[in-house]
Amino acid sequence: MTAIDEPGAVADPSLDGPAVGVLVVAAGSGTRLGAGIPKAFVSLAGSTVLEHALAPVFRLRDAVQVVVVVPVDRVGEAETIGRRAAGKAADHLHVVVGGDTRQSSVLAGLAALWPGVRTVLVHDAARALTPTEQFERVIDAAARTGWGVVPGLPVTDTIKRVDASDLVEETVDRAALRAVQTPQAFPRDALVAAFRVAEDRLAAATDDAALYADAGHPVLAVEGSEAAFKITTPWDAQRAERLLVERDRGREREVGARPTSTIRTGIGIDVHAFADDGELSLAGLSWPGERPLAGHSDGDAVAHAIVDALLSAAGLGDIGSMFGTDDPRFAGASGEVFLRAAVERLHAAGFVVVNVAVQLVGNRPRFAPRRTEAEGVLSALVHGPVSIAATTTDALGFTGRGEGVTAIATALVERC
Ligand SMILES: Nc1ccn([C@@H]2O[C@H](COP(=O)(O)OP(=O)(O)OP(=O)(O)O)[C@@H](O)[C@H]2O)c(=O)n1
Ligand SMILES: C[C@](O)(CO)[C@H](O)COP(=O)(O)O
Repeated sequence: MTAIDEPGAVADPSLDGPAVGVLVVAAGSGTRLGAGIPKAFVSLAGSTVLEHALAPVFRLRDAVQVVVVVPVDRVGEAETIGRRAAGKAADHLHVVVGGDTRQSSVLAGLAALWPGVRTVLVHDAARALTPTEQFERVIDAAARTGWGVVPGLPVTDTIKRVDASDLVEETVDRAALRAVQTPQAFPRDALVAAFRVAEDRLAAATDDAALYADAGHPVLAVEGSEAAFKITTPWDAQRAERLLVERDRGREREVGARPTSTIRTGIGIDVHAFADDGELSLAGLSWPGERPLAGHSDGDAVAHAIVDALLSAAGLGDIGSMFGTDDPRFAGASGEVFLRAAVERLHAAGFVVVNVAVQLVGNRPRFAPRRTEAEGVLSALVHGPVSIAATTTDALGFTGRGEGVTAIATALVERC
């Protein structure tokens, strides 16, 4: 039995509920974006991709049921994001867990539709800048024709068909081609039936309309929009961020508000207790003769605080979500390993480091004599200036009793 044979996971609160349901599939991992977290949860211009994707859905003329499909470990976060985007329409929003493929995620979404829904729109969260007008256009065309509807754009490049050795066979007439986007609209029952096909056919379909057309139903192409491009690579994310910032600036000019910045600030704190054996690693340096810090890794509180500050600034989670706090691969790993990986991830997400400032709190080691050395090492690792201040707490608290150290870091990053 497939997911769509099962009874709807969500009860229809009223038979007069919305006739249109919008599935927003957001359960992909975003491998090609390389941000290290699922693409829908990456931050663009201060909000997640998912929040940007949901905003136009909740601006639709008529009420719709909205089903958001997310990875299993993101349900709570998606509910928070969804409620924020939905405002007063929050009771029309459902978050469900997706699958390993886009098709299985669509199936999970279909299973959560209210019985009253007659027309279903399937939309990629990755097409986060799709305007509300595109949704309206697709809904109107589906209502007018009763057909499947896909938005698409004429193809602007010359298209060649090549053989298995990349030898050009022919130039394809592009006048009849459309680069197809989402949301795609379908009569609900016919779409559900169209998804009841063999696994290999399901896996081969790159959009929902392909399955729907295979089942013998007509599909109409309507006008798409440039803004509905799919955020797939870091370059796409940068383009989306730029467009969002420009859009916000336009709105701010209209209302006379301050412009949105591409600069982001982040904070990170790390605390480690002193251990008895070994050598101290701190701020990217080895400190022979000083008591080491305890930890699953090398206990470099300064490096770890910087990692958290960088990831928090870029909206990429934190050191625990990136590396796992007890992953055996990182047992004893140096702070440098974490810093290099975090900076790589930052760059992949289109950010550069503007600067990092660290406050170290502890009695030992005496930091001032090696401050310049540590700042040099850490600045090279993060590709931006790092400054470190050190202080004690006048014998107060655990650092004052000499039991360990605390490091607090702030980071400024810029999306470029
Ligand atoms: N198992 C999956 C795979 C994809 N999607 C969604 O389908 C849309 C289109 O997929 P794509 O942009 O290719 O996303 P990813 O699969 O996340 O990207 P990649 O192939 O780079 O990993 C996205 O909104 C994505 O979240 C999904 O819900 N469940
Ligand atoms: C559904 C879709 O957005 C239509 O263009 C697209 O096919 C999904 O993206 P993918 O890269 O093929 O997963």
